[in-house]
Amino acid sequence: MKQESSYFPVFIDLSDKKIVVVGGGTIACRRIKTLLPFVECLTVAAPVILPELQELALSKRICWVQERYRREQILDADLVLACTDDEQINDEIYSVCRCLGIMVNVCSDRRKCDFYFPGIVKKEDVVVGITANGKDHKRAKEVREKIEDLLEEEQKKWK
Ligand SMILES: C[C@@]1(CC(=O)O)c2cc3[nH]c(cc4nc(cc5[nH]c(cc(n2)[C@H]1CCC(=O)O)[C@@](C)(CC(=O)O)[C@@H]5CCC(=O)O)C(CC(=O)O)=C4CCC(=O)O)c(CCC(=O)O)c3CC(=O)O
Ligand SMILES: NC(=O)C1=CN([C@@H]2O[C@H](COP(=O)(O)OP(=O)(O)OC[C@H]3O[C@@H](n4cnc5c(N)ncnc54)[C@H](O)[C@@H]3O)[C@@H](O)[C@H]2O)C=CC1
Repeated sequence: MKQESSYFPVFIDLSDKKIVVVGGGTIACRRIKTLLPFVECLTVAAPVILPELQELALSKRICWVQERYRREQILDADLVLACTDDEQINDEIYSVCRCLGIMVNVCSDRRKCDFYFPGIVKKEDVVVGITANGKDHKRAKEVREKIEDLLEEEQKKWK
């Protein structure tokens, strides 16, 4: 982040974008589950992934590249999430993406995020994305939970 201004929310068509998530642990899994309703296809590159992700790979909801990070995995990506627990690897992914103009989010370092991963509430066609501008993920979560309840009530009036 270069200045103190807030990040602007955009709603992007991800259906034909190539998204690569490097790493298949807790953070990757949470973010993949958030992304799935919005994407056709998503690639996960990691030697080991959580059982929940293995199931998604078996049902072909995600494509699992079962190997450690290599730059070839991300060269043609539109969007990359660096979610490994190896900070050096996450940094390397960040550098490659910046070099190639690929939008990147590094989960271990808020300074290395072209975009923050938002909390999301989706009820039918209404989608709300929440950020605390990279400063407070706990507050983002609290607000997401409140909006979730609010929209659930609203939704009852939509029928
Ligand atoms: C800045 C940001 C950058 C980015 O995009 O990666 C970032 C960074 C970091 N988060 C960390 C930790 C955790 N983050 C969560 C959860 C969420 N984190 C999310 C977003 C963001 N996290 C980005 C913007 C934040 C903003 O808007 O201000 C959400 C909104 C979206 C999502 O990740 O799905 C989601 C809640 C949404 C929801 O529930 O809907 C939990 C789990 C929990 O809270 O239950 C933990 C473990 C806490 C624990 O277990 O103690 C750490 C490690 C250091 C630390 O622990 O502080 C860093 C690194 C750092 O801060 O440098
Ligand atoms: N932004 C956020 O919300 C949060 C970020 N963090 C940060 O995120 C990192 C990851 O956290 P978790 O998902 O909980 O870790 P985890 O240990 O559950 O998962 C790490 C994953 O990275 C993979 N991995 C390791 N080296 C790799 C390589 N060279 N190539 C490909 N994949 C590789 C592993 O196979 C595993 O799937 C933490 O180290 C921490 O810095 C932690 C909590 C929340």
